[in-house]
Amino acid sequence: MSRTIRIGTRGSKLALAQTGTVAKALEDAGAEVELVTISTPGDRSSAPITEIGIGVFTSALRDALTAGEIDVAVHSYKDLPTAPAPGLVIAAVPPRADPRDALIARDGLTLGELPPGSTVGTGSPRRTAQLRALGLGLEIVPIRGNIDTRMGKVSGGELDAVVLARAGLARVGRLAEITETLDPIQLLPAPAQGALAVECRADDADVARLLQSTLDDEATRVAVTAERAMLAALEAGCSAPVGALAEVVEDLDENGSVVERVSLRGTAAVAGDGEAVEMLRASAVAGKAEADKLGRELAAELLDLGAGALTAN
Ligand SMILES: NCc1[nH]cc(CCC(=O)O)c1CC(=O)O
Repeated sequence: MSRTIRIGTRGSKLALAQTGTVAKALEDAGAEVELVTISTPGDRSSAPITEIGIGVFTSALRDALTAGEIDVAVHSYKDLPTAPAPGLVIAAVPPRADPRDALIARDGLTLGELPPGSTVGTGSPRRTAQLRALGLGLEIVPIRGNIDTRMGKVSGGELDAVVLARAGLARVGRLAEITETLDPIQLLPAPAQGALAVECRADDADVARLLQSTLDDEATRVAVTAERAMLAALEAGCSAPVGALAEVVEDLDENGSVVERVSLRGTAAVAGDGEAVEMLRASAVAGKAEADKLGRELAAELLDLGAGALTAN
């Protein structure tokens, strides 16, 4: 392709790292690329994400894409609203980073070693609900800010620990400070956590083809499809207390041949007695081509269990 591809990115260290990997892959494929930094209301406001509304980090990039100011937008997939954006397509879903959450605690402590009453910072209703449901007596403190700001609350002695996505820490080179990678049984990640969505205009066939052939990973796309179908069917957004994790697994069919299937676990928080939080859980497996249906069916199961009344924190 002879034109220069303009890739839009937010200005945070995390966003620049994410966009950098996409730019590099396109350059390695022989494309000429240019980075365009776009500031979003999510970057400018310090209010809790749950108050600013959905799509705070992604809609400014989408607007620039629709307006033709950029040709490609790179999003953290978990921050994208589930509603489709008219005129835009997610042309590639690159291989996923580790989707798990991680604990960064003082003195190298793990979750189980934090004494009751310890302060754990997170701005995520999903992490808050699951941490409370563990019944460890932790005090959850709402925080916001970029990765460096959040990590600084532990190194500065303001909090005993924070919980962040392992993928984000990997991208900004701070994996060494993790004191425990949390098992999805304790803390199920957000739908699409660790994955990127690489978006372009639906009528830009050249760029769509280039993105798809250079960056797309089928197993990640299948997993994310199942997770986000579940989220959408719960009518919940990226700040809902909902976790989902899918994996493509090898299985044997009735003739003993190896087939790839998709396995999905989901959880949703509902209010329990008094202050308590209860996590509803469900899991199921289906053929890879049924990822979307699997997500919707798991959501229906969670709704049957009572997930209609999702609690905010
Ligand atoms: N909502 C913030 C956000 N969006 C994407 C990531 C990084 C992880 C990812 O790419 O999924 C983070 C930080 C975090 O949750 O710790």
